[in-house]
Amino acid sequence: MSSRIELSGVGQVFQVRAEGDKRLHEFVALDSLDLTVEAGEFLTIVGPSGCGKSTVLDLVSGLTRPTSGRVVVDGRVVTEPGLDRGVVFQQYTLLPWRTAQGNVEFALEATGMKRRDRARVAAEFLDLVGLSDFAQRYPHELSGGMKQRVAIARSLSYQPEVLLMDEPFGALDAQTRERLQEELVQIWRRTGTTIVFITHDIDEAVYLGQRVAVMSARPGRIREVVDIHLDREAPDDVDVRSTPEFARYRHEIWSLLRELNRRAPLEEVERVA
Ligand SMILES: Nc1ncnc2c1ncn2[C@@H]1O[C@H](COP(=O)(O)OP(=O)(O)OP(=O)(O)O)[C@@H](O)[C@H]1O
Repeated sequence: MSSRIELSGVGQVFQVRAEGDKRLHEFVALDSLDLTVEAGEFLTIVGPSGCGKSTVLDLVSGLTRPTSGRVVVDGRVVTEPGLDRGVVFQQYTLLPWRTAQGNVEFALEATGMKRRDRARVAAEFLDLVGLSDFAQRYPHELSGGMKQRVAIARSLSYQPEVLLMDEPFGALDAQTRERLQEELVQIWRRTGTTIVFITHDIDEAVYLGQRVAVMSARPGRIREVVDIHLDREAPDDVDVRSTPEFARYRHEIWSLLRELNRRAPLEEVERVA
């Protein structure tokens, strides 16, 4: 199951207080942002710090509403969060008093699924992320990578049409991160879910995305969308990340980001924010 996502002319303005000034000022986080994600597509988003990546994800998830423009998922304007859209954040958001199995079941309770079915479906999705043997462990008994696997299983368990991921692997060590990236591609192939994935890591963006959207800051807009054509069916022993094509994509996106960072120095973005 998958859905098309369309953001058209999206603007997001926040009211912020500048340093030493009690009055509220308007801060334009996004301005006339247009982006389409096709049903079943895996799109990654990169951009300078503070350019509005999380804001875009919040709008698609329905956690916030845009100041202007429209966010449409599967032909319907997004007005609130819904079970058609799952979200995975960087920080592990598991309930500490529930086991891995219990955490996945908790998400299924919201769907009204019967208790016995919840147990079966939770077990299926823990299996999908390779955690069958850890189903009865509590979050504090799991590694960071395992906790993120539970979070992914939980978000996939109610079979959302769209999976929104905000730097989900940002807190993990490099090896665990690569392994989860590979697993996520497999899961995406199996489920066909539309995935929007935010990252600061250019390699991660190129490895995962069929397209990489590069955002500019102040105001946040889509600067360019780069199509990625990598051999995703390559055998296990082929290191896709070391191929010349991969290096070319990495360099293309690196150059775009470098140019954007030159234009909007980080200190300026953060001072105004
Ligand atoms: N609720 C809010 N109120 C005021 N300003 C906000 C709010 N949410 C976000 N902002 C500002 O909007 C801008 C975009 O924030 P956002 O978190 O979307 O950026 P980002 O690209 O995800 O950042 P990072 O890469 O550093 O995680 C930032 O300048 C931020 O300070």
